[in-house]
Amino acid sequence: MEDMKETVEQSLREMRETFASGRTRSVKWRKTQLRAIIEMVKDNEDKMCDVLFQDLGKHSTEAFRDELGFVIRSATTALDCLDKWVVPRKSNLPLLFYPAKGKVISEPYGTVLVMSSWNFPISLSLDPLIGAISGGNTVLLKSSELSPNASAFLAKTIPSYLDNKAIKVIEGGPDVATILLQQQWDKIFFTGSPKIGRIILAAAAEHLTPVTLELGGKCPTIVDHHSVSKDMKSVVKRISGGKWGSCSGQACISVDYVLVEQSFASPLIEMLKTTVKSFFGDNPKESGCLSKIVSKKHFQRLARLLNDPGVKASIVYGGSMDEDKLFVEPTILLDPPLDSEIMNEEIFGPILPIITLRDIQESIGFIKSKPKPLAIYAFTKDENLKTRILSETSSGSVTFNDVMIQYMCDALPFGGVGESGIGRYHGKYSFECFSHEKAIMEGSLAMDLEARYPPWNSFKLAFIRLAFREAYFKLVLLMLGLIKVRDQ
Ligand SMILES: NC(=O)c1ccc[n+]([C@@H]2O[C@H](COP(=O)([O-])OP(=O)(O)OC[C@H]3O[C@@H](n4cnc5c(N)ncnc54)[C@H](O)[C@@H]3O)[C@@H](O)[C@H]2O)c1
Repeated sequence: MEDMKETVEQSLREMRETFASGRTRSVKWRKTQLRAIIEMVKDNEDKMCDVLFQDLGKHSTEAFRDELGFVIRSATTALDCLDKWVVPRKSNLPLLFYPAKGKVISEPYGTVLVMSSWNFPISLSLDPLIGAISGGNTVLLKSSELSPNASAFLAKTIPSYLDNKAIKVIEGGPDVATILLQQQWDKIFFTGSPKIGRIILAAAAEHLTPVTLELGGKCPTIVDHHSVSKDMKSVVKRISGGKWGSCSGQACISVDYVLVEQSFASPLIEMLKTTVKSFFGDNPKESGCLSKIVSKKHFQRLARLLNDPGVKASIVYGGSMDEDKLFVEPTILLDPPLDSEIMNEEIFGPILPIITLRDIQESIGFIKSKPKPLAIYAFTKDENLKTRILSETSSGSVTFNDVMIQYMCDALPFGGVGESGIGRYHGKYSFECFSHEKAIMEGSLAMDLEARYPPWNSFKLAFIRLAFREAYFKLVLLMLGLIKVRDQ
């Protein structure tokens, strides 16, 4: 680990020198790096799909949708919009400040640390990198130890495409992360669990480093069957896609559990079973379309959640597991105990609890009784229910009548609130995430107001009172002696 410490310190020195040289601030440099990311993904599509298959058993179509294609799109958007993003924004200052002028310029933070997660090891590494580069920063990326093939691929390939004096990759687990967190960074961007998020925040506090924490949590899905009964086939397909179609539910925005009225639970479960069969056939293990569980540790975690006697008794579909193949069958639970671990921890796997309520309006109270989720999904056409969800609950995002799609839409900010995270990124929000918005005020020496300066008197106090209210006409009258000081 002494060697690693030296490597980290040496990398940091080099990145700081590069940043100080000013090279990464130029739009030309940023664009060259963004083009290189696109080229790297396009040149290495097969290799990337291979590593994603080795680490997670991801089908190449799923890998392209969730990772490669997503990254190409994100880098292309940044490339297309960068000229617009970097333009200083003029601020219209109130007359009070005349003749000063104001603007906001986005300046890079400097040298930033990005720590990524294993479930989307390519996109969750490259997408923040795109933001950091767009902002003009130098970056050190720590990939996740739990996706070792993707991590090794990134460590080997990134230096041959990108400016390796400005962008570096370090592989490793918690011990390496600890060394990294002992250093001073200008910004830390972390994707991972709320538990480790707390460690990151505590380490960042040491140097007052700004952080973005992209965390997880339990994303509830409300099914208001009364208002969407005609579209139930699409509803069930979307829920199934959101639970089993993206890394086997090992996704921060995956459907964690469903809330539905008691009377509709059985039909919903029957439709879910049919949909699972239509997605993965009679033998999902051999379908090639379901990712595996990332590691033995995570497999055992899921096994523990499922083996709780109360939870086991609630299985209405699936439940089989194969530790050698790290396979967990798509599984549906009906009303597992609400105090069980599975209903209080992020599931992060292909298990779907269905929680029944007497009235779907109770879903609001249910969600409010839990930490703020990263996403809330609600299948409903009831405008009253929609309004209640928006105004009475808090979450990173709310998506009506769909799931997970909000992640792909880079016109919307992506991030959590409370337990599900701090900050947001994607599209222009990524540029902002990695830029400090610096306020610029261009003052003028052409005139000077004595009321700003001591010695203080009642006239100056009256002047300041009017100035705060922007009561310009009265200010003129005051200066002309046409209104009395005490009348203010
Ligand atoms: N919001 C998002 O965009 C998003 C995306 C993917 C995953 N997630 C969340 O990430 C979690 C799963 O990912 P994970 O298992 O990689 O998370 P994790 O928190 O266990 O690990 C994340 C990173 O922290 C590092 N780490 C682990 N222990 C550490 C320690 N003691 N000190 C310092 N660093 C340490 C790891 O090396 C890894 O790089 C879930 O909660 C999921 O919801 C969020």
